[in-house]
Amino acid sequence: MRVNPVPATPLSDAVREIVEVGRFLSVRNFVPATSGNFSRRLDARTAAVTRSGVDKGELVEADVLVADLHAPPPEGASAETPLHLQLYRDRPDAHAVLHTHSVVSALLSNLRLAEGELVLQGFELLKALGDTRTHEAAVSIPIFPNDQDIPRLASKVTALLEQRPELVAYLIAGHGLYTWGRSMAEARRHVVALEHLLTYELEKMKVLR
Ligand SMILES: CSC[C@@H](O)[C@@H](O)C(=O)COP(=O)(O)O
Ligand SMILES: [Zn+2]
Repeated sequence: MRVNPVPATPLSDAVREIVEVGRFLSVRNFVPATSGNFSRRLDARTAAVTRSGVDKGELVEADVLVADLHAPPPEGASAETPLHLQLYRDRPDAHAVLHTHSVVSALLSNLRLAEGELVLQGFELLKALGDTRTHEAAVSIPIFPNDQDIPRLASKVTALLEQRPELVAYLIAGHGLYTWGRSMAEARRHVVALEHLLTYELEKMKVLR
């Protein structure tokens, strides 16, 4: 069987997309302080990833580093680079990965950690996620306990992704959201849609309490 090669993206395009998405997410308060990190696949073996410890709303070209998907992260790259590289290895159709730290993602993931996942259902905005076609779909967002050992967390995520090809995102409790897409535009759409969907869930909890 013929396998389609992964199309290559020039580094300059990846840098522009990463800088732009950083500004977009920062003005919406999704990446406070120096939180969050972003990446863009370049080809089958490499991805561009943000530098660690910088304000993601003020990224410049030098804050984007090139990582080999099968090697240790480059010096200075995001502390969470293993979570990005793992996604590109596990999901050949993932071309962009976005990690955000919004209030609602940190709070709701803490409140619902014991359930291990959030199941989103009944909302029209679900159709902004992946190939979801109806508000009646049940979209699961797994919740992992937070862990400062990022390679250990990455191996837990890999184990789950292997069994759950339909996933488009996961939460880390008290920490934030990871989502990805077949393009930067799709990954960004997922962040925005999920922010609203998580807010609906949090508001529902208040009303039903
Ligand atoms: C500023 S606290 C957030 C960090 O600990 C981390 O979770 C994060 O999202 C950003 O880390 P970074 O190494 O800058 O990519
Ligand atoms: Zn983080």
